Amino acid sequence: MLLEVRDLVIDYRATRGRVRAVDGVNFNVPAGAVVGVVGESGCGKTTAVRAITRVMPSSAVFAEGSITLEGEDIVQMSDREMRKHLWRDIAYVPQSAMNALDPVWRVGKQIEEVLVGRGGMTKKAARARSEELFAMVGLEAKRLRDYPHQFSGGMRQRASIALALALSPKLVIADEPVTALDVVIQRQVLDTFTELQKQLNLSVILVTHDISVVAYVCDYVVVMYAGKVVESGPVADVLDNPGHPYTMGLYNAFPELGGEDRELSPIEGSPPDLLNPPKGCRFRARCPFAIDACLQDPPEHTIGEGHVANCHRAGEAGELREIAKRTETWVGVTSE
Ligand SMILES: Nc1ncnc2c1ncn2[C@@H]1O[C@H](COP(=O)(O)OP(=O)(O)OP(=O)(O)O)[C@@H](O)[C@H]1O
Repeated sequence: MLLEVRDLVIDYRATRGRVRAVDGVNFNVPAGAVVGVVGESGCGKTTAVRAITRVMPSSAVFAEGSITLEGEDIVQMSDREMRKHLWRDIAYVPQSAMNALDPVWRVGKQIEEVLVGRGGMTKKAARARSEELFAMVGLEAKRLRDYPHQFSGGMRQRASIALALALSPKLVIADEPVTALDVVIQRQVLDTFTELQKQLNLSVILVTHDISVVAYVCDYVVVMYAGKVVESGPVADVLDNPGHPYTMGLYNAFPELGGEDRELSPIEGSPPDLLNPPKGCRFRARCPFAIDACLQDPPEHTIGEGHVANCHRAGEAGELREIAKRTETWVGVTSE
């Protein structure tokens, strides 16, 4: 296993109090696999995956757990040790390409800086490598002289992927890499990314709120809700046989990328405030299948090989799935 996240708990010290953004999260990233982390905004996805880079806001506190990269615990590393791994072993593509690229520098210069400063390359070698990286992501070498604002959104995202790949990392963490793009461009960028992933045998963690992106590119999926993992497993099994009503709801809420039209139904309401999360199942208030037992913490239920869901009713998932497909199931549910 390339990366193992175990019982990870991360708090933010906020003026309102301590916000537990990640609450006991577990997942694995096998070498060469693409793992999707999916959930609505505010569910703790970014916090959980940023923790792997240890580049966190100063208010963030690692409260518990471990993140093991090839046997070494990232949480316990000194800043100096951690710096050795960034870019070389782990690279991060942030939510907006504008966060990866500095607007005042030519794009090529920014890539060269990583290659020379972090990778110890000569300027000449860095220039050749930058051209190679641009070719890999489908950009012309002459565009290395451009500034980020001269690029379209899709090109900027390609450039930030090139930047992440500069020092041939083993693991790329891409946070909502295509969210700001229109659907056609989304597919093109995802196709390039997937080709590179296969060609370079990269391990990827892809964060998204859009389960159709997960269906399109991922091998495994981790579904997060209100700081916790509610379901995880191989993508095909989780999407064909979801065991948690939240996964069923997310699937109904997004159109398939390039797939056939089907009726969409949003999950009403929004995730709870993590300053004071509800007891028991955190999805209870928005769940059409909630029962009294849901006031207690949900048990882990095995649905298939490597596929688990944390839900009191996961044993009845087969019947619930059929009911969940009807749009009226999701209307007027919110109870809090
Ligand atoms: N710097 C911070 N200080 C305090 N609270 C924070 C901070 N960053 C995030 N949070 C809180 O932590 C929780 C999880 O946020 P996080 O950004 O990890 O979620 P997310 O699922 O990635 O959402 P998004 O897609 O909007 O980034 C939220 O309740 C958020 O308000």
